[in-house]
Amino acid sequence: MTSKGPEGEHPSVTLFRKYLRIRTVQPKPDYGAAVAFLEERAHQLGLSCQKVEVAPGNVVTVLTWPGSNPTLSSILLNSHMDVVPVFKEHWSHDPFEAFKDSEGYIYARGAQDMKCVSIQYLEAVRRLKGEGHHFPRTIHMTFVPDEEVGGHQGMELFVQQPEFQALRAGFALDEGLANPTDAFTVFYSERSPWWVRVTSTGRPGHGSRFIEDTAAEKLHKVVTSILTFREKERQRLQSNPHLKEGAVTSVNLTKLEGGVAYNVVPATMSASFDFRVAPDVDLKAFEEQLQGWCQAAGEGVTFEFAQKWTKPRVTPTDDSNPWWKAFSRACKDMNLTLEPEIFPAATDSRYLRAVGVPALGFSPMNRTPVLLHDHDERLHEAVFLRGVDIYTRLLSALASVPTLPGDS
Ligand SMILES: CSCC[C@H](NC=O)C(=O)O
Ligand SMILES: [Zn+2]
Ligand SMILES: [Zn+2]
Repeated sequence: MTSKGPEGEHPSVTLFRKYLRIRTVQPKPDYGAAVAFLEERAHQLGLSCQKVEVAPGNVVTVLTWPGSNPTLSSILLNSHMDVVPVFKEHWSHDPFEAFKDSEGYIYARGAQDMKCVSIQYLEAVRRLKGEGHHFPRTIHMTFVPDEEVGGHQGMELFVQQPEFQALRAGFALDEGLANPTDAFTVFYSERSPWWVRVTSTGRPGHGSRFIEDTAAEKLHKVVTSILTFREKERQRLQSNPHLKEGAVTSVNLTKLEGGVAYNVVPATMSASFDFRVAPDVDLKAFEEQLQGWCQAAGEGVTFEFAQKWTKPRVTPTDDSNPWWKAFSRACKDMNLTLEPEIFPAATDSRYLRAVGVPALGFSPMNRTPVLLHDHDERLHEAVFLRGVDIYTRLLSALASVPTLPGDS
């Protein structure tokens, strides 16, 4: 047991709160301060620390605990450093103060997403190292920038670098979501983000006239087709208790643009949609469907992508996957109930899975409402500390997985 700090706070909690106070908030994250914090941790833990600048100002920090058998592939523990913006006026406490209330709830942007996990990895490694363990497999902790805006200047580039190849990752853990029940959710796949902008062009003219073939009426048709599809998917989810959110395709109309004046019929209007395509969907057929909706609306209706993920992957959750076997076995030994699901949004796991690294999304927060990206994002210190215990057991199991066919 680690001794408590001056105010009776567990030092892991103190460290967590320190990390939460670093303003790595989009769109101008202070990555410099976060990287300095991580370098200091590496120094304290006696771990090597590598910095890879994948894009100007965007550094991936890798802390490494070498295993005893360098021929084995490694365990990669990933977390992102950035957090999403806040609406300060809606918070009960300053989101960058990491205020802890009398019950033990820590309020901060990043408390769930996902600075908790970063510190839990570090503290689990600290504990295992302190207890004198030495596992066969190397453990790498990667701390990446840019996830909250898509990872295009972060993990997407990092997986293409020689420094990533040199890690020889055999398996990865990355973020998941809180679970309000006693169970823990674990994510084995993700939906593919498709951000689609539909542009409709038509005849302009005076707002008092019945103009034929306007941009607006054709856009309306596409919007109706897509929102009808949305309703179908919503019903499919609602009517089948076995389906979880990530198993169906969602879409939201998130932007409408166009027009200059009340009395001018515009020649162009556009609608933007955030699709999250379920991993079992035939993406070619789905794109043809989009094309079909646009064509059916009339001439001059086109679409373009702002995001288009086309490599959905599924990490097997049966005993054919030795990593799943070790992960689920360790959870069983701790009496944890797991709920395997498809992540409804996008995380950096998709880049890892796409280059062949099986990954599970797991943020050990049960009995906790899902508050990521929300006002008053918070986590109870006891849940946080239990997470450190959980990772301690998980890492022992994963870093001890015996030689696999892929290892050499
Ligand atoms: C499609 S890139 C954006 C990634 C973002 N990830 C976390 O919220 C998301 O909206 O899912
Ligand atoms: Zn996240
Ligand atoms: Zn997020």
